Formats: sequence, C-alpha cells, structure tokens
Amino acid sequence: MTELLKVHGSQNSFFLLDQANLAVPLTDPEMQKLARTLTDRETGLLGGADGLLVTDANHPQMRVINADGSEASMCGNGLRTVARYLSEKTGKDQFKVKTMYANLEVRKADNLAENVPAFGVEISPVSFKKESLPFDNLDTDHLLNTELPQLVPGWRFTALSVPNPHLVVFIKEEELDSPKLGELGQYLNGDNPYFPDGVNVNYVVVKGDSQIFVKTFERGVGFTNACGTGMSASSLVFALLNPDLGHFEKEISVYNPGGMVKTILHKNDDGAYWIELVGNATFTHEIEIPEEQLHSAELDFDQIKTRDTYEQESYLNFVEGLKK
Ligand SMILES: N[C@@H](CCC[C@H](N)C(=O)O)C(=O)O
Repeated sequence: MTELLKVHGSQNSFFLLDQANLAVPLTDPEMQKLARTLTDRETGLLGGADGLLVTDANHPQMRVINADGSEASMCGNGLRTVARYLSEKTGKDQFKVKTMYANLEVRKADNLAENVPAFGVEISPVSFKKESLPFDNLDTDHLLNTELPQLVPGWRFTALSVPNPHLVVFIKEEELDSPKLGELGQYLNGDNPYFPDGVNVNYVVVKGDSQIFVKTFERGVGFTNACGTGMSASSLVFALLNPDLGHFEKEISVYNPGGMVKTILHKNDDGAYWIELVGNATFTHEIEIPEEQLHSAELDFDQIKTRDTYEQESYLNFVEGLKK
C-alpha cells in the first residue's frame, strides 16, 4: 500500500505523492494520467482537486502537475504543503526545496489558529521580461499597468513570472462576478496570439492599506479558490502601482475565495524582487492505494482507502473568524 495525502493551501487543493514511498517511481506519463484521474471534479477521488504535487523525501523537491496534466514550474500553495510534509518527515523546520527553476527556502511558521499549521515559502525568481512568460504580438517588451483594448477595453494589465507566468489586472469589487473574468481566462489559456503557453490570470481588488483580494483563473485548471504564486505576484504589483498602500518588508493580507494568506515583499541589493508567502498547510485526508494501481492505466477506486484527518473543520473555523 502506498500512502498519498489530500492537502490544501487556502483551499487550493492537491493530492501529494512521495516517490520515495514507491518501489518503482512513477514515470512522467504515469504522473500526468494519475493527475487527470484523481483531480477530475466529477469522477475524481474525494471530489477531485486542482493538481498533483510530487515530492521525494530523499531529495527534497516538488513537481506540480496541473489538473489537465500539464506541468507548472511553481506552486506557492502547494509548496507550503510539501514543506510541511518534508518537515514532519525530517524534523527540520527550515530547509530548501528544489523546484523546476529554483531551490526555494521554506520554514515552519506559527499556526494560523488551533490545528491550522502554517508554513512560509520563498517565491522567486521574479521577472517582468516578455521572454519569461512568454507573451507575443503586443508591440511591447513589458506589460506594466498597460491598456490592452484587444483583450478588454478599459482594463490595465501587468505581466510577470514568479517564475510561472501571471497576468495581473486590478478591477472593481462589483466586477468580481462578471463573466468577462472567466471568458478572458479561457481565451488566454486556449489557442491565442498573445500567450502561447497560457497564463494564470489574477483579478485583484484593493481593500485598503496592506490588504487586497485576489481571484485567479489558473492555467491548466480554471478558477481556483486561491493561487499562491498569483497572490504573491499580485502583492508585488499592488505595491509597485500603489506605494502609498502596499509596502515592502511589511505583511500584506491577501484575501481569496478560500481564505487568507500573508505576503512579505523584498527587494535585494541587486534589484531582484522576491516574496515570502505565509499561509496554511492543511492535510485533509490520508489515502491508501496499492502501488500497482498508481502505475495502472485505470484506477480502481474500490481498492482505495481514505481517512479524514479532521483538520478541515479547524481550517473552516479559521476562515469563519476572518469574517468577524
Ligand atoms: N495554484 C498554484 C499555481 C499552480 C500552477 C499554475 N496553474 C500554472 O500552470 O502556472 C499556486 O498556488 O501557486
């Protein structure tokens, strides 16, 4: 039997698999197939999820397989849960985790509430260069609060990678339910002349000093409860465009449909930006699957056992408390 976990950060949910638990590690096509099968919102396990996180306790690392089987270079909410998993395995409270483009620092943080463990993770490298997303056919090398009437007239867009690609647009609170949000997300993540690899689209509402709300249409997934890299990218753009409200080296509260995280913005002496993302790392279920099932083309759900950890109840109490 192999143990998987179902986890979430701000209710951006994942299955977490440790290759070190397997006699034969999963191949990339097996991971992609498993991600698509487990995460399906209608036919997947435990109501599906937004992706599959693959780690290896022997070589601290994280790979992120989106729900559609594509691979993302980073996942901020996912990294917090991988950090907790590896921390509990090794007894270490601070260490680095290898991701596609960078070795990122992670640390155990104070619990957000009783039974709501939290971790802080480094989000970097940050780039505003066109090639880092990439984007094309927009007659510019940088999008920084730029009008793009060919996308949505009247909206201003900022593009940055952290290092996965993000587009940030500030909207009014009353626009949050507009169909334009999903339409644009879908358009830019389908066949389009501007973002050939797709892009995560973050819709941001400024709530006040050091406070924003972010709703994200995620590449490879669709709307999610939260996107860690998206909230980090949005925090940086918030501070760059509104220096009176968003500050470096000071916590920013980032509310999202799944809860709330904190971000802290940093600028190194060489001018490079990086962000610390602090938030919950919740394990909702322990799952037992025979290893041969993970390698097989079809999963037999009758052979899978799941156990509720009861952490979700505590997390929901924490979210309820945010409303008071
Ligand atoms: N939810 C994630 C980001 C996941 C990756 C994204 N869908 C992509 O393809 O870049 C997060 O918490 O950062």
